Amino acid sequence: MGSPMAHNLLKAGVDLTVWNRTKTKCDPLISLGAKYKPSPEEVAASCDVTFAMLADPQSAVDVACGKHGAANGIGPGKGYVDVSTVDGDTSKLISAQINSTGALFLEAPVSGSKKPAEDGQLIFLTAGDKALYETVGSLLDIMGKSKFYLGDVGNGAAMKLVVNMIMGSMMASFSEGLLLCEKVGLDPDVLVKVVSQGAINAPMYSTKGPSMIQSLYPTAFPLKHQQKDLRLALGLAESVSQSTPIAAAANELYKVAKSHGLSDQDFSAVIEALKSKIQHSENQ
Ligand SMILES: NC(=O)C1=CN([C@@H]2O[C@H](COP(=O)(O)OP(=O)(O)OC[C@H]3O[C@@H](n4cnc5c(N)ncnc54)[C@H](OP(=O)(O)O)[C@@H]3O)[C@@H](O)[C@H]2O)C=CC1
Ligand SMILES: O=CCCC(=O)O
Repeated sequence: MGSPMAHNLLKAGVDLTVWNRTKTKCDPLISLGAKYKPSPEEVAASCDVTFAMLADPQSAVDVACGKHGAANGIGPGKGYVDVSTVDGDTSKLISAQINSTGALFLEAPVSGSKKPAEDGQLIFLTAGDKALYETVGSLLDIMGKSKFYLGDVGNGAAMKLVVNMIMGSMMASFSEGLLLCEKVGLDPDVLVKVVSQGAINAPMYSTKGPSMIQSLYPTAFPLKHQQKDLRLALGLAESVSQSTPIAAAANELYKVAKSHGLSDQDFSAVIEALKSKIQHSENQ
């Protein structure tokens, strides 16, 4: 996600400096004109605004607050925008560390996957320092089609987790439908067409359905991240004693899929967890 977002900033003429743990992934951006610094600390020290797009809470904290993390290089007059999907507590921890240096913090997780990231069509769910939201508005507009400002740090993270909780359950339910269709002798390709014309139409069904029917899961949103988001959403629900049995059941399916080596496949590979071969081995 970070690469296509950075690519769009470069294309728009933004003066860009990049860092990634695996440096080779920066090379295409460097060849297009991005500068490179060897640590998050040095990126933050040399830029007015630093964007972070990391895998999960642990990596987001490491890159912001760890040794050679961004907080060591940032300070007054600068801003840190974390666009990773994390939980509110993680975001608050990072915010406190960044704010303690005199810099501003904005959480801005995104809705939309690889293609919207490439097309500059993401949806930003932001919260935190309003002044930074206003400063980076034009950059968010380059990478996205809309942006929401939701108030205090934690609200953007919570909104993102609720959205992805719904999405994870939808995909699990769609998977059940595709397999049931096939089992009763109906053509699942026709199901995809029927669904696409009715009230439950969602772009992800028509985009991912045809490849799911062929047991192909080209990665846009890695399954391990969908399971991470369900896990974090269940924690959010528990924190307010909200019952979420559908999401809890879906989470179990993603865990089964992960245990069968599907972590780096697209999250639509959750359908494999419902196939009888896997179910059989789980029951042994
Ligand atoms: N893919 C999607 O459709 C969407 C993803 N998201 C969210 O965006 C974030 C990134 O997703 P995505 O790009 O798909 O994920 P990837 O797994 O492709 O990328 C994860 C990034 O995090 C880095 N990273 C992982 N662990 C560490 C660590 N310990 N220290 C430093 N860097 C680390 C990776 O570095 P390296 O290259 O070295 O491995 C890589 O740059 C996640 O939070 C995800 O939930 C949000 C919306 C859509
Ligand atoms: O976090 C990933 C979201 C993927 C999407 O919105 O299509």
